Amino acid sequence: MLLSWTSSQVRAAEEPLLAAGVPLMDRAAFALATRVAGLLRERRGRVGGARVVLLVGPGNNGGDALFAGAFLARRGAEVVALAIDERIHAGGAAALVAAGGRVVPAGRAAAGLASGADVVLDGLLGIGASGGLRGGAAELVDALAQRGPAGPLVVAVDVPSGIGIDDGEVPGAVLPADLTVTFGAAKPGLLLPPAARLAGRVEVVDIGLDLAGSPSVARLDAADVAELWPVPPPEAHKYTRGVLGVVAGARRYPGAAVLATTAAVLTGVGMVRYLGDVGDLVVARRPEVVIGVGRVQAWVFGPGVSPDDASQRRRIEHAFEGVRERGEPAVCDAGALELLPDRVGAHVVLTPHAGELARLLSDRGEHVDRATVEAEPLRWVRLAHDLTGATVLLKGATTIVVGAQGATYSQADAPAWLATAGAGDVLAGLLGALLAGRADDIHEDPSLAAALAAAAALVHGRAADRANPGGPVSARGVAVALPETIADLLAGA
Ligand SMILES: NC(=O)C1=CN([C@@H]2O[C@H](COP(=O)(O)OP(=O)(O)OC[C@H]3O[C@@H](n4cnc5c(N)ncnc54)[C@H](OP(=O)(O)O)[C@@H]3O)[C@@H](O)[C@H]2O)[C@@H](O)CC1
Ligand SMILES: Nc1ncnc2c1ncn2[C@@H]1O[C@H](COP(=O)(O)OP(=O)(O)O)[C@@H](O)[C@H]1O
Ligand SMILES: [K+]
Repeated sequence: MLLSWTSSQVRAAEEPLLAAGVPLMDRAAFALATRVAGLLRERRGRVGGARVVLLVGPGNNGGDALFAGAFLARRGAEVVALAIDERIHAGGAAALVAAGGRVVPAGRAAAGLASGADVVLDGLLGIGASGGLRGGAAELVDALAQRGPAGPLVVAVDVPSGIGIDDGEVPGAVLPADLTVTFGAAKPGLLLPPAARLAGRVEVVDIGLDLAGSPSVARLDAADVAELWPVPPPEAHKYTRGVLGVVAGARRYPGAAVLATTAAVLTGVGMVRYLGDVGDLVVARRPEVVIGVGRVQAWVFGPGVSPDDASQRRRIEHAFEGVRERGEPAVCDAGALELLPDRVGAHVVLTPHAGELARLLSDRGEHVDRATVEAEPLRWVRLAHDLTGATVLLKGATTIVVGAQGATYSQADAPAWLATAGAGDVLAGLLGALLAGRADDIHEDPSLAAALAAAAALVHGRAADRANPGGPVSARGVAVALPETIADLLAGA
C-alpha cells in the first residue's frame, strides 16, 4: 500500500529529528542524486559530462536540489543552478560551487539553458508552497512550457513545484516531471488528479521519518487486494459466500443488466439474483443467474435504470428498506443515484462519474458542474460523503474513494482504453460481488466498504489490461478477463 501524508504531518514528523540534529536534507539530497545518476546512466551510459540544470527556489526544496547537484558535480556532471530568487539555500549553494558547479540568476537565457540539459531538477517549491507558482518561478516554468514536449528529463524534487500538496489541485503552471523523488512519504497531491498526472513515476525515499496519525490518501496494490479478497474457505457453500441482488437494465438498456450480472458471476459470489424486466435476456447470457426476489447479502442498484422507470424505481426503493433496516451493503450506480435516500450509511457505495457526482451535489444544493468536480475531485467526493453518509467512489482515469472514518483511496490502475460504454456496469457488478462476500465484515466496520471499492477499481483496471494489453477493450471483454485477473492477484503474480 502506498500511503501519503499531508505537508503538516510531514513537518511534524521532521521537527523532532531536526531538533536532534539528524541530517535530513543530506539524506534527501543523497537519495535524489542517486536516482538522477541512475537515470543519466540509463540514458547516456555515464554521469560524467552530463548537463544538469537545477531550478532553485528560495527554500529548502532548492537546498535539496543544490546538495544533489553538488553530488552530481563531484561525479563529473556539468551542473548549473538557476536561482529564481535572491534568497537561496546558502549551504547548498556553497556545496555546489565547491564541487565545481555554478549558480546563476535565472534570467532571460534560463529557459534555453534548461532545455539543452540532459536532466532538469525542479527544486523551485516543495511542501512550503502556498498556492500556484508566482513571480520568477512562474515565468521560468511558463517559458519552459512554451518550448514544447521534447527536451530534458525532468525530475521533481519532493513534488512538482506548484501543485496543491495536500489536495492535488493545479492552480497554475507546473513543469511536468518524468520522475518525482519524494522524501519521507508520498504527499496526497502525488496521488490525486489533476496534479498526479504531472508527477510521472513516484519514488518515495525513506529519510527516517516516523509519521503519526492517519495517512491522508492511500493507494492499494495487488497484495492489499489479495488480503481483502473474500476467498471461500474449504467448508464454504453458496449461501456463506453471499448472494447478490442486482436491480439493473430495462427493455431500452438490456446490456447493462447483462454486464453487471456477468461481472458479478465472474468475480465470484455464491449466487446472483436478478430483478428487472430483462431477466430472459440475462439468463440467456448468464444461465447461472437466478431470477426474482429472495434473501440477499448485498445489492447492486442502477446500471441501465432510468429513474422514471416506475417498476425498477419501485424495486430499488423497496430494496433500500432492507439496506436501511438490515444493513445490507449496496452499490448505487447510474440511474439509482437519483433514488438515493437523503442519508444512508457508509455500507452504501455510490459509483458516479464526474457528471453524475456534479448532479448529485447540485440536487443537494451544491451547484457544481463536471469541470469543477474534475478540477478538485477529492474536495467534492469528500463533500458527497459528508452530505449523504455513503461511501463515494468517483470513476475516472484515477478513481477516488472516500468512506467512513476518513478512509480515502486513489487508484490509477486502468488503461484509458477502459473509458468505454458499459465499463461502469462491469465495475458495479464486480464491486457488488465483493460487498456480498464481505457483508458481515462491512457490518462490523463500514470503512471496509471504501477499501473494497478501491480494490474493485484496481481489479477492474487490471482486467482491462489483461483483456487486451495495450489495445482496445470492450466492457464484456473486461468482465471475461476477471477470473484470471483475480487468480493472478491471489497467487501474487
Ligand atoms: N526541513 C528539512 O530539513 C527538510 C526539508 N526538505 C525539503 O524542504 C522542502 C520544504 O522546504 P521549505 O519549508 O523551505 O519550503 P519550500 O517548499 O522550499 O518553499 C518555501 C519558499 O518558497 C516561497 N514560496 C511559497 N509559495 C510560493 C509560490 N506559490 N510561488 C513562489 N514562491 C513561493 C516562500 O517564499 P515566501 O512566501 O516566504 O516569500 C518560501 O521561501 C521539502 O519539500 C523538501 O524538499 C527535505 O530536504 C527534508 C528535510
Ligand atoms: N481515461 C481513463 N483511464 C482509465 N480508466 C478510465 C478512464 N476514463 C474512464 N475510466 C473508467 O472507465 C469506467 C467508465 O465507467 P462509466 O463512465 O460509468 O461508463 P458506463 O456508464 O458507460 O458503464 C470507469 O470505471 C472509469 O473509472
Ligand atoms: K519541487
